[in-house]
Amino acid sequence: MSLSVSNLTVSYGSHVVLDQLSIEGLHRGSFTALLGPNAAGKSTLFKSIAGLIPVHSGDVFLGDKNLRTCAKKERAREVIYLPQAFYSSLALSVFESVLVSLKQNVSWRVKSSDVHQVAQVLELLNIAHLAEKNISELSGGQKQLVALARILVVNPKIILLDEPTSALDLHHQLSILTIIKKLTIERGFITVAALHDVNLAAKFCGQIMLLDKGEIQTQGNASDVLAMPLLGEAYKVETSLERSREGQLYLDAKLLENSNLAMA
Ligand SMILES: Nc1ncnc2c1ncn2[C@@H]1O[C@H](COP(=O)(O)OP(=O)(O)OP(=O)(O)O)[C@@H](O)[C@H]1O
Repeated sequence: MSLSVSNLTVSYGSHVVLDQLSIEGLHRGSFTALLGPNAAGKSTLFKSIAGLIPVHSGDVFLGDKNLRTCAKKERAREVIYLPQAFYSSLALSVFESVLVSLKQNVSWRVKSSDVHQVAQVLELLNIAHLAEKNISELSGGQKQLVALARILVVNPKIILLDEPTSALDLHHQLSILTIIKKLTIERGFITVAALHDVNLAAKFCGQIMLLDKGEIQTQGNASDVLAMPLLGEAYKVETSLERSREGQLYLDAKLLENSNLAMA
């Protein structure tokens, strides 16, 4: 079973953000990085796949099921989107927040197996010690881990992560991406993460997609994409490919001469 997108067009008013965008089959157990400059449309693509914003045309398939036409509740169980900003009632405890996520779109009755599942995911992410804290008491990085726990507890087929490491320190960036990769393989998720760190993307994701100018410019093996001039062109930087002593490829980048330093 794989996720594919065909000819997806999405606009905000007259501003066309995704223009007949297509994605080739992303298989279960695959961890793909979505790269692209600021405002390229990464969040818009995720929200369209998750059915959270209206789409002008195009289709999103999970196997032979068209997610665009299936029931809202069913789609919500198949696809989960982790937005950049944390959204959960600040009055809830960490445990309650994850439990609420688990019970969304299913029967409201809380069973002992639900409680066990929540405890398990908190332990998996090393945040069990925060279980009784209120969300309002957490740091930005802790909130990001809780947001991830809220997704993992649902056990969906497709996980769309919008900059899941943006609030995390170096240790937690590496540990969270390691956990996501491991669970993706073990549980057969189709995981896509929008990342700004190209080298983290290459380190953890087998596949990279580059979104620019409303389309997926390239989709392929991480080391192949890293070597493409397209990447530097999209980010308007000069790139050079290096290899670490461990044999890991990494991209070095510098601004082009006469670069415009303002945000586009
Ligand atoms: N609700 C909205 N209404 C109008 N325009 C929007 C809306 N959301 C996003 N946009 C515009 O759509 C474009 C793509 O935004 P999007 O957030 O999808 O980009 P992104 O690639 O995720 O950006 P970043 O890397 O900066 O988070 C931007 O020009 C943005 O201003």
